[in-house]
Amino acid sequence: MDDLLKWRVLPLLVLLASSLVLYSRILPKKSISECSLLPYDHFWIASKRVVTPQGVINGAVEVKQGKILSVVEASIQKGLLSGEKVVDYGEAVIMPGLIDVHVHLDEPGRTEWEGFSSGTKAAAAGGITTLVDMPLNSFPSTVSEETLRMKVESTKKKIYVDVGFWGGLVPENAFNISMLEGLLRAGALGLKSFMCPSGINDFPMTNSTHIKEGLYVLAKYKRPLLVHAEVVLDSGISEELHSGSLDPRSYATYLKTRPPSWEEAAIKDLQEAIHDTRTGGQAEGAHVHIVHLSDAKASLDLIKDSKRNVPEDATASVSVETCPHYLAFAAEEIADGDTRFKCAPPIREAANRQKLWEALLEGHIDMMSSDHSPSVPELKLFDEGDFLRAWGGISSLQYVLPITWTFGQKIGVSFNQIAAWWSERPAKLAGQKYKGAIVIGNDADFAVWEPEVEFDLDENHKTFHKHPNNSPYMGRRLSGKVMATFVRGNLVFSDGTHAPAACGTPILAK
Ligand SMILES: NC(=O)NC(NC(N)=O)C(=O)[O-]
Ligand SMILES: [Zn+2]
Ligand SMILES: [Zn+2]
Repeated sequence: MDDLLKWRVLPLLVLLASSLVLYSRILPKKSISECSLLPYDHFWIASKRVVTPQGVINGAVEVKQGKILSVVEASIQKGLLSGEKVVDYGEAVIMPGLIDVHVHLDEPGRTEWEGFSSGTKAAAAGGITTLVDMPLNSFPSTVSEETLRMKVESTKKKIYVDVGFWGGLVPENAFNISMLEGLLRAGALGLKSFMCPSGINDFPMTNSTHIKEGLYVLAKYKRPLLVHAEVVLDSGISEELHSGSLDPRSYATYLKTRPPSWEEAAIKDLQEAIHDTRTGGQAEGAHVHIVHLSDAKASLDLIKDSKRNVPEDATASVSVETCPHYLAFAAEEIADGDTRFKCAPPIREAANRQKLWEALLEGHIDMMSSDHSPSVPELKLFDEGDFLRAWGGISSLQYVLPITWTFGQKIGVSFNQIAAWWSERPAKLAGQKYKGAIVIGNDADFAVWEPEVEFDLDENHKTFHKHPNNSPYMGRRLSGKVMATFVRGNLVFSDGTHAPAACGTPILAK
C-alpha cells in the first residue's frame, strides 16, 4: 500500500473500529444468541423439500437480518453456497411458518388458563411463527384502546413467536365510533364478535345491527370482522333436559343442544352484512370471516352462495375457517363424560367430517385455525363428565401441523395445500404482507418438519401447553414431527429446546 493510500485508509479504519465498539454498546439488550439457537445473522437453510408458492423445490433459502434474501434451486446452489453458513435439513420439509389466527391465550387476567409464555412456547414447538390472540377469556376483554395496550404490555419478554391481536366488537362499542376507532388505531388487526353468548360475562353477544355498525368502521380501516356464527334457537329438547331424561354425560346429549341449524341461522343473519362488503356496497373495504365452521351442509352452502359473484364485478369479501378437531374427530367416537372434546360449535358426525375435508380440498373452506381455547382442568369437570356444564374449548395449539398431516395425508393433501390453509391465507386475513410464504423479501419465518416421523403424544412427549391433559389429542399417535422453527431468522425452537430469550414481537396494525 503506498503511503498516501495508507494515510487515507488508516483514519477510516480507526473510525470504523470505534463506531463498531460504540454500536456494540448500543446494541439491543438481547443479543442474537439469546433470541436464537443459531448465532448467525446471515445464513442459508437447505432441504430437498422447500415449499414455495411455485411448488416444492430441492433448494436453499438465504436469510439475512431476519428476511428472506434469496431462494435457489439445488442445481444452481452448489457454487453459491461454498464458504457460507448453511444449515442442511436434508429430507425434512421447510414450509412457511404457520399462522394461527384463532388462539385464546387468556392473558392478562387468566394466566392460570394458559398465558403468553406457555402459549407461545407451544406455538414455537408446533411450527407456528405467528398467532393472533382472541379478545376474550383474558380479563379485561380487548374492547378498547386501553385494554389493547394492557394486552400488548403483558406480552413483554414473554412471547417466543410474533403475536397480533383481534379487538372485540361488543354492544358497548358497536355504536361508539370513537371507541372502535381508538381500538383500531391502537393496532387491533380487526374485530371479533359472537352471535350467541360467549361464556364470558364481559364479552356479550352482538346482533346483526351491531355487526353492520362495526363493519362500516372496519371498512374505513380495511380490516376484517371475525364472527362466531351460531345463534341460539329452541333445539326442541328443553323439556327432556329439564325432566332429566337426557344424560348430561352423553356426548349425543350435548350434540342435540347445539344443532347445525344454529350455525345455519347465524350465517343466514350475516348474509346482508356480507353483501354490504361487495364493491360499491356500504361496507366496501371490510371483510367478513366466519370462524370455526363445523356444519358442512346447509351452513357451508350459504357461504358458497355468498362467495358467488353476483353481479360479477361486485364480489363480496368473505372467508371461512375450520379447525383440526372437526377434521380429526367424529361425534360417534366420543366417549361418555370425556369433556376434553367439548367445544362450540360441536364436533359432528363422521359424515360431516368427510364433507369438511372435501370442502377444504375444493377450496370452499379457505383456511384452518386451532381455536386453542384452554382453561384450568377444574372447569372441564372431568370427575362429573357433565357435557352441559363443562368449559367449551379444545386445547391443541402445539399439534395442529401433525394433526392436519396425520389425517390429511390419507386423502392426498399436499404440502402446498397445507401452506395455503395454514400460512398464505391466514397471513392475508391478518393483513400481514410480509408473512405466509417463502418468497424474497418476506420475514424469514419457517417450520421445518419431518412428515414421515411418527410419535406418541404420551407423558414422555414434551408438551408446552400449560394444561396438556386438557387436550383430546393426548394418547394419540401422530405423524409429522416439528424439528425447528424460525421467527424472523431466529431459530426459536430446535429439537425440543427453545431459544433462551423470548424475542417474538407484538404485531400492531398501522
Ligand atoms: N370463550 C371461548 O373461548 N369460546 C370458544 N369456545 C369454543 N370454541 O368452544 C370459542 O371460540 O367460541
Ligand atoms: Zn367461537
Ligand atoms: Zn375461539
